[in-house]
Amino acid sequence: MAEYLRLPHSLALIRIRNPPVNAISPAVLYGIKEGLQKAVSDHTVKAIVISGADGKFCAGVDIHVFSTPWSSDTGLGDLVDEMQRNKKPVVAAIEGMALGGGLELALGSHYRIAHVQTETGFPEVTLGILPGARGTQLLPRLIGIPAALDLITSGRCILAGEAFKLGILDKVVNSDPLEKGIKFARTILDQPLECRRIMNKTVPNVPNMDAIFSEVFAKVRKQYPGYIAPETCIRAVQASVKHPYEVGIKEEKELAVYLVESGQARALQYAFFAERNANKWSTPSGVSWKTASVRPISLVGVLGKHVGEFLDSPHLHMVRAAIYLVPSGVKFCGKHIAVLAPLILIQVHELFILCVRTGDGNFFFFFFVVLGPELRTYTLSHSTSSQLIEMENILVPRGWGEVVSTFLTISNNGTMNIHVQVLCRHTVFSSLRDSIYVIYIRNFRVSDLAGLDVGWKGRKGQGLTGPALPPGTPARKRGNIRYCPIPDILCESGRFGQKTGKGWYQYDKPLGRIHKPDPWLSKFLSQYRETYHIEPRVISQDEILERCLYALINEAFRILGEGIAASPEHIDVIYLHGYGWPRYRGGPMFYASTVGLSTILEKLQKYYRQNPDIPQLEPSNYLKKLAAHGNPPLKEWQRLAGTPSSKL
Ligand SMILES: CCC/C=C/C(=O)SCCNC(=O)CCNC(=O)[C@H](O)C(C)(C)COP(=O)([O-])OP(=O)([O-])OC[C@H]1O[C@@H](n2cnc3c(N)ncnc32)[C@H](O)[C@@H]1OP(=O)([O-])[O-]
Repeated sequence: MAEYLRLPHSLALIRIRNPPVNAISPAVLYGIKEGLQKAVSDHTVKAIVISGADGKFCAGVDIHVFSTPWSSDTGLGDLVDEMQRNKKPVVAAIEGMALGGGLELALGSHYRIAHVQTETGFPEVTLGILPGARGTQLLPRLIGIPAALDLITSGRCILAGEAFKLGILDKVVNSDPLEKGIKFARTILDQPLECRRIMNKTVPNVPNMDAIFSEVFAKVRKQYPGYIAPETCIRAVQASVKHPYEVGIKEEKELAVYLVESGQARALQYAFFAERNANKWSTPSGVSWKTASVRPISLVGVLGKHVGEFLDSPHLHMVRAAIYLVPSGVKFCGKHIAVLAPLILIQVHELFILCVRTGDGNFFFFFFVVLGPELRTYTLSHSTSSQLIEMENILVPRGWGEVVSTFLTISNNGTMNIHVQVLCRHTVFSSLRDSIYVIYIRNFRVSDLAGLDVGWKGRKGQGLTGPALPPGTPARKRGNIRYCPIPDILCESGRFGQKTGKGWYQYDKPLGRIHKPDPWLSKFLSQYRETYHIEPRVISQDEILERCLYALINEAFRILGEGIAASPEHIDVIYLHGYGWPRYRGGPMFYASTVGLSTILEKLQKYYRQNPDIPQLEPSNYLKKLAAHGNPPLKEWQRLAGTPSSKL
């Protein structure tokens, strides 16, 4: 809702109140409109101040409403125009944040005064939509095309100081912006408003406008491959240059509706809430992220080549350092490796996952943190490419390390031959229609980076290959289960990956980073097929997608059914942050819900019938239970299939 207050000195105050972040719901919108009408019809009111309760101006439109019919026409844009056209001056007194629709409300105001700590921006693009309540038409008029394009296509939020320099804010204050706003409003009661209406301005002209747009199109295509929102945002901004305001806002609306109704918007908004829900974990004993206290760690073992670069040596390092635990979401300098707090509080040998995202939007290694009094080893991820790292924290039970580290491997084992095919048909792969394939291809790169001999050693230890393998074991079977010996053969040929200059790919030199497909592999595969009498066949794109992905999804259902993961959202967040799953596809569980559970079940049944020696293709009981309900929404899964006893 929004409160209306009559203030002394001919002023009225409209205050948005919708905890926790004063998001714009239908009730809030109605409240602001009603307040505006009251102020207009009260002839004793000469100016209006708009603010947000509890130190937060407004975090934008309530994201929940984008899955309701209201989203196709919120009426927020009309309200923004109504504010601009208002005959009485409107002053936005901004504190905390003015994001998305919140910033659009501020742009609809004639003056904007903000506290120095305020964050402003248009994060819509990260939710798969665009600032569709006049944002794409007003911001370019106010700050020019290059700066507007930057903010709208990146979704980045900026502090008040930068917003002031860009011309978004009129004043930045160190004290209560409401107090300052009220004071200021008293000084502008009779000032003309024409020049304060952004809609009346023309977009500042720059000589090379076409080149600027072409460059930004190329940049976002490279930076956000597969995402439709960034390019659509550019088109909307282009409309502000091409058309007068009244036409531009119509084009903005059409583009906004196209995005709101897209599957990508649904996936990205799902990811937004999934991340927040995943961080709310707690153990059956009541420990949660919130109740965990922060404690320093003094001894850390760091594994990994990238960490090596950071520490000057490519191998294992024991680092004595003061390492401070930080709350989730806090940005911290890459030099301070941080570990999640709760792992200290819970009993020994608990395993956790660190999901790490670099500040520049790249996903980098996440690994497991193992803690125990004897085993003082932490495997940490580290990105050398960024100074800022954000972390997600997810609770997983003891033993999960094994499960997760083999999560992909498990699903890969069943589909290794297919993966190798995909790798050899690199050109085909790059034309495949879905970038989810990327994570499979990335697997080969990651294996090369980690060293193929690592897995080889593990398999030798398990007696799957090497001297412990009983004589007479068929090369492609272990018991009744199909086995793919190709990675072992690669290792036997000295192809350990990047460190030896060849693995799944060939590299410019040992330890080199420049990779390219290796004709050796194709030749080797032909010989391999001949040796084992494998009839070559064309594997369709659909089959590749289904066998790779559905095996993985099947495994995720098994994990859910065993109570190892707390919810489907947890699994998705792990994939988004750990495996580089394309965010606009939501995560494997969300993806499954969009494909349809019965479709996935049928396909798995088909592939399992054809390949009974690949257990990963045998549909899990949990999937079967759920599919019996048709295609229930993801939120209903655990209620319908029953919540297994938690292993957390
Ligand atoms: C025509 C359309 C044009 C306009 C489009 C828009 O405006 S699109 C919108 C453009 N705006 C954005 O994209 C802003 C998105 N939001 C953010 O970036 C951050 O939440 C933050 C910076 C506002 C606060 O960060 P923080 O680390 O301090 O806190 P936190 O992140 O944990 O959130 C606290 C709680 O608030 C909830 N919640 C938050 N925002 C919204 C929302 N808009 N809606 C609903 N809920 C929202 C959040 O789910 C959580 O709820 P929970 O779990 O407690 O039940």
